[in-house]
Amino acid sequence: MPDNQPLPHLTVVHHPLVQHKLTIMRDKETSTAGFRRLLREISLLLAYEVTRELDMTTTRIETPLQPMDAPTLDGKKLALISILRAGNGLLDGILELIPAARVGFVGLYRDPETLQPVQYYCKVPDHLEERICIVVDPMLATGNSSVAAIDLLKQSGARNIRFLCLLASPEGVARMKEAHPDVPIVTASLDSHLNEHGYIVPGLGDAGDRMFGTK
Ligand SMILES: O=P(O)(O)OC[C@H]1O[C@H](OP(=O)(O)OP(=O)(O)O)[C@H](O)[C@@H]1O
Ligand SMILES: O=c1cc[nH]c(=O)[nH]1
Ligand SMILES: [Mg+2]
Repeated sequence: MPDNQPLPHLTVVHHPLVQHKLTIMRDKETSTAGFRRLLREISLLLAYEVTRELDMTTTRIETPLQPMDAPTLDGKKLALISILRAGNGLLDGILELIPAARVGFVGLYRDPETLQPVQYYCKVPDHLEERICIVVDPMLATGNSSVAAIDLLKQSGARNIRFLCLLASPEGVARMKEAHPDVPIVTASLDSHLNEHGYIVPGLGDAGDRMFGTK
């Protein structure tokens, strides 16, 4: 896709490095430490895609040879919003790439019976209406958590939002399209379906548990 085209509703990043790392993450034999390291590495590659059409401007600089109007990111400030806990596995790497970004957290866990998100925390930067918000969470399963987090951001004024995840289900993508058709999704894989417990199949299990070694 040309760099300055608007992101479509769904982008699946088929890059070989992403797919290779994702396969190792899916493997149940991969250790907690390995899983965390790979998630950080993939986050850098996915960040490249989710930011590919940010507005650019130029800044006058002098190279050792001559003056130059050189490209820089335009003024719109970025906010990275992590859906706790597992979102932090994507957040850390992206923050290294975009260290000036503001950071917000939405704490949600999914009730295992109802599959509805339960909110326990919310702290987001001011003036979200002026910012591009990149919401990060490795898993888009039913879509209930991402829809709830984006509802909260919109209530706080956010208008320009995109969602970055590692795995998406067809059900989650459809739910997001229905609730937030203005929010493009970037993911490393669109998996097959959800199982009866709302887990993505083939998936990688519970991302938070695999990141932190909990059960
Ligand atoms: O699309 P959904 O059906 O809502 O499921 C996805 C959510 O489930 C996981 O979080 P979880 O509830 O396990 O919390 P955790 O990050 O604390 O482990 C995941 O990180 C998403 O936030
Ligand atoms: O497959 C899934 C679904 C929800 N949350 C996860 O961590 N994994
Ligand atoms: Mg979890």
